[in-house]
Amino acid sequence: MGNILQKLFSGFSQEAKILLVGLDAAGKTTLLYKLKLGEQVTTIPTIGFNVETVTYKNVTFTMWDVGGQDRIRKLWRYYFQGSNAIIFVVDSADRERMDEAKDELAAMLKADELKDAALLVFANKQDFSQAMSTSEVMSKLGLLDAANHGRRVHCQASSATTGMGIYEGMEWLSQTLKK
Ligand SMILES: Nc1nc2c(ncn2[C@@H]2O[C@H](COP(=O)(O)OP(=O)(O)OP(=O)(O)O)[C@@H](O)[C@H]2O)c(=O)[nH]1
Ligand SMILES: [Mg+2]
Repeated sequence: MGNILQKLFSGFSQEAKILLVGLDAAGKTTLLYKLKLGEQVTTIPTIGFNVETVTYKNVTFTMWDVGGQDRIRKLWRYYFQGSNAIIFVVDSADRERMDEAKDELAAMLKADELKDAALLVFANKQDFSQAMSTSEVMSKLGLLDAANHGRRVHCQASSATTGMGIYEGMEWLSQTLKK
């Protein structure tokens, strides 16, 4: 009986731990607070982390936004354990650092703790005219490779400042994690 009730209940609400990472200045903190507060906040580079819960379509996401500066990226791994999904944010206008983003992502995806985690990539800063398209970002980050290895992967065009694409990304995440 308890089991049935539990199953019924989990059909209505669910919790997920989300790891929000990416290179410095990609827009992680801006995205987190756009989701949480519905407004654009002024950010400073994150040293350490921010954590917020956001409920979307009956899924309560606990989102860990970890600083992306080079010298503190080695701390990401302390947040891996128990993550149901990774949100990897890239600055789509920063062509010079796509290789660096690719390497950081590839290194992270090797971690055993993240082997079942879904991967949502926000191809962020689409409001810049020079921003790369999602298909370009996907190929530059080697996302087809990750998908070919059986990972649930999705790339969503976004602008964390205007809010464009953010809910579409969360929609994919909530549908994917409910399965
Ligand atoms: N034009 C534009 N600017 C953005 C967008 N997203 C973030 N920014 C700006 O980019 C800068 C860095 O954003 P943050 O959210 O602090 O970046 P972060 O990824 O949290 O950086 P770290 O904390 O250092 O890892 C800020 O000036 C933001 O306003 C976007 O979609 N478009
Ligand atoms: Mg930040």
